[in-house]
Amino acid sequence: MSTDDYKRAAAEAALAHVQPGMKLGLGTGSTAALFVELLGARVAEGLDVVGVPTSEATRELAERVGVPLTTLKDTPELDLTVDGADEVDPELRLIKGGGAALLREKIVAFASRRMIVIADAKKQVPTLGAFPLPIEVVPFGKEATRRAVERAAARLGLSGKIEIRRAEDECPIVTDSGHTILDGHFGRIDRPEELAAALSAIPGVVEHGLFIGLADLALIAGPDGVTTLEASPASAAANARRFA
Ligand SMILES: O=C[C@H](O)[C@H](O)[C@H](O)COP(=O)(O)O
Repeated sequence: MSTDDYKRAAAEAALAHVQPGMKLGLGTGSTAALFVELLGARVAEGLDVVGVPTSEATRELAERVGVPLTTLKDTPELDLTVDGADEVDPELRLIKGGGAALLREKIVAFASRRMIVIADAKKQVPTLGAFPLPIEVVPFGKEATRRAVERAAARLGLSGKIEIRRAEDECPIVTDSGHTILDGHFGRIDRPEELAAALSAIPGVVEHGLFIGLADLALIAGPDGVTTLEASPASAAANARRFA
């Protein structure tokens, strides 16, 4: 089976968690796109759900395949978000943002009672950081912000280039919310919570791609089938407290 087959298997497994009437967060990326397509087929068969897309690309896809959409303005609390990831560690901490959608993805995941991550087995890692960490920053002062990120990372013993993500024409890419992306090539992030706090404290950093304490379940598809990883009871309880 190919990587795409595994992505599809994970997306299919996530469909089993979708109940009629649910308000869904719809993730971004190639794996989440397969979920949205499969969901569209179920909607065509009569499944009644509504979704909030995490990017313009997902909005366009959802419209094309017929998934009814809403917004966080009209539907500020969601039942379930299904999204992909660039890396998943054993504690269900994630790196996301390879497709530059991390800001809306995190807002939507945070507004959801549950988040299910769908991925092929290559995304499963013992320690986060081999995938460059996306950091969304305001374009104003981006070089100063980049240097501040570099210094914050160095204080945590992290080295490696921090680069402005550029398109093929060499211009900085622009996210759906009009921001710039920095990619931190740290190699290994041993203390993601500390890095997350340090990044969040830097003016100009809008959001970072460390998703900690958000995922409740990961459905990881590989040669042995789909494996289900669950968040620790403590993490699940912290997630639930968001709505208490
Ligand atoms: O910004 C993009 C997202 O975080 C994606 O969910 C992530 O990059 C995984 O994408 P894919 O399923 O294409 O590997």
